[in-house]
Amino acid sequence: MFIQAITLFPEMFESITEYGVTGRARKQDIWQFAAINPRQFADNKLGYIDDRPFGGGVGMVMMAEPLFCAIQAAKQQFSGSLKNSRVIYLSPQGQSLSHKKVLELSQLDNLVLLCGRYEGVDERVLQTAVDEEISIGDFVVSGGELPAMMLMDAVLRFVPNVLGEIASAEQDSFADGLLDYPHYTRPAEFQGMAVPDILKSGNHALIAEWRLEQSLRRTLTRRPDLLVSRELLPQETRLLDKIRQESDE
Ligand SMILES: Nc1nonc1C(=O)NC1CCNCC1
Repeated sequence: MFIQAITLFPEMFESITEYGVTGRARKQDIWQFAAINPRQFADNKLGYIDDRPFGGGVGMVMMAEPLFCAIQAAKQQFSGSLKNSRVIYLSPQGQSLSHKKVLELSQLDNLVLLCGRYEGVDERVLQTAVDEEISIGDFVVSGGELPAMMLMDAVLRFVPNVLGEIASAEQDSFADGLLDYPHYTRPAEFQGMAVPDILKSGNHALIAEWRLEQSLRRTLTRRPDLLVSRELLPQETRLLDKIRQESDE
């Protein structure tokens, strides 16, 4: 997968291109990255890429031309199938990023991430050069770079060989529509708190059932909305009934 970020701050992306599992996978050429700074396409000597908003109001707006040229430049770098590509603008006005969308994006050959700053970007860029807008949450941050990196990290976990053992991505919470179960490691006792005995039993079937029950319990308690549209397996229905009976007692 070839990911390109259109950003005024290319260096920010070193946190995902140079470190952790994503950095290692990039260095192994399992995925590729390039940053394009729209300032290089500014048509003025001072490199202005923002201007005051028509209609007045606070702040500045990123101008259409430099961003449009940067997106065109990114498209000229595409590898693989041009059809299997997407230009995404990170913004609170976008569709909320979900596990389903992450899986969809992980199948692409080319991904261009437009990172806005200031109050936003000229709407005509979105109308002519952006395929979709995606939000990482109902809040506002200073720039689109951190949202872009969150999207990249989530997507790259499902690109083959990035994690080294794709199974851990498929076992992530949300991969099966439930919140994650509790995790423990050594020591067996910490500040008087012991690790649940079942996890030391070596009985993998019972451990799997305990973990599923914990995931269901956490999901029911913290995010019951996730259970509304989720098809339940017979074992999950049985465990949920058990959990609900316990809370009714
Ligand atoms: N939430 C968000 N999900 O994606 N991007 C988000 C965001 O807050 N972007 C900022 C909006 C104001 N201008 C600077 C960028």
